[in-house]
Amino acid sequence: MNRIPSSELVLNPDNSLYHLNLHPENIADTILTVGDPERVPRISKYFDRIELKVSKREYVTHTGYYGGKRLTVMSTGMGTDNIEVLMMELDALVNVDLVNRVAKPEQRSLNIIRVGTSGSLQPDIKVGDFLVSDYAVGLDALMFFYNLPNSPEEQQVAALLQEAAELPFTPYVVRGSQRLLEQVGHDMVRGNTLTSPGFYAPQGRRVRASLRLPRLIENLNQFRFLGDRRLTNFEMETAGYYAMGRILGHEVLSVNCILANRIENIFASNPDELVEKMIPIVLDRV
Ligand SMILES: O=P(O)(O)O[C@H]1O[C@H](CO)[C@@H](O)[C@H]1O
Ligand SMILES: O=c1cc[nH]c(=O)[nH]1
Repeated sequence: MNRIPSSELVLNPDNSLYHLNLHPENIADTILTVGDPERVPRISKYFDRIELKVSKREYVTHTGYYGGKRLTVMSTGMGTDNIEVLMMELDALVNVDLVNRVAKPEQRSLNIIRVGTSGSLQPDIKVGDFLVSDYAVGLDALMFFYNLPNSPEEQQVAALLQEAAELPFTPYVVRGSQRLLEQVGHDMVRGNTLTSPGFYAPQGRRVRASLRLPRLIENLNQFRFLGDRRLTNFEMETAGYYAMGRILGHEVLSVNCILANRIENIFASNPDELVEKMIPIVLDRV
């Protein structure tokens, strides 16, 4: 079996993973992820017992028990570049023999649920709604570096969207875990999420800099695919999760608390309160 060099999979002097600072025994099979490091204690405060707290850079990890079930909650910071590091290192924790530096013969699959925030692209999806992402569309460049297995439908949607939204690149389209979607999001708004490589121009926001794609929001709002499916919301990580989950063999779902309505030009005045309502709902279902 091929030995993975120490320059490719980097460990700290205590043999923890380079960025996450974690050992294999530190994580549960079900992991809730959040962007904001301050959201980690807002979730783990519901745990009956916390067995581990570790942090490095934007990666803050708490592992503990909720209703008898072992759970990990981790922060990632913003953007799919952070999700690539997270997913590769989580996968290494469960699927690489870190002592002998070889892939384990049996692959383990994690359940990873993003508990995030998002901006709606449709007038009927309101601030305060909870939305689960069925398909995700990546507007970032991460998948130019991996071989993402795509269905013919996903490839077709990517090509149609490139044309309809006048994008100077081909986006990637990838579906999330249907099992987790039913388990966690059965009564939430079912949406299709755009993952942008930024909060401002890549989500059509204009402050001082002029936009290269001034019709972005209008084009995305009107796009229909695979029957009458719509694009519903903007955020900055989901497509990276879904793509890396598919590549590495993990189940991934993105749950979004809607904080903005970009068609009605509204942003929540109480974002923390809205997110707070979503946390126990997700915890009870994972
Ligand atoms: O609230 P989180 O989980 O960070 O998610 C959203 O909020 C951030 C932008 O404000 C981006 O990370 C976006 O994806
Ligand atoms: O509009 C929004 C709100 C939250 N997060 C985003 O990325 N965009």
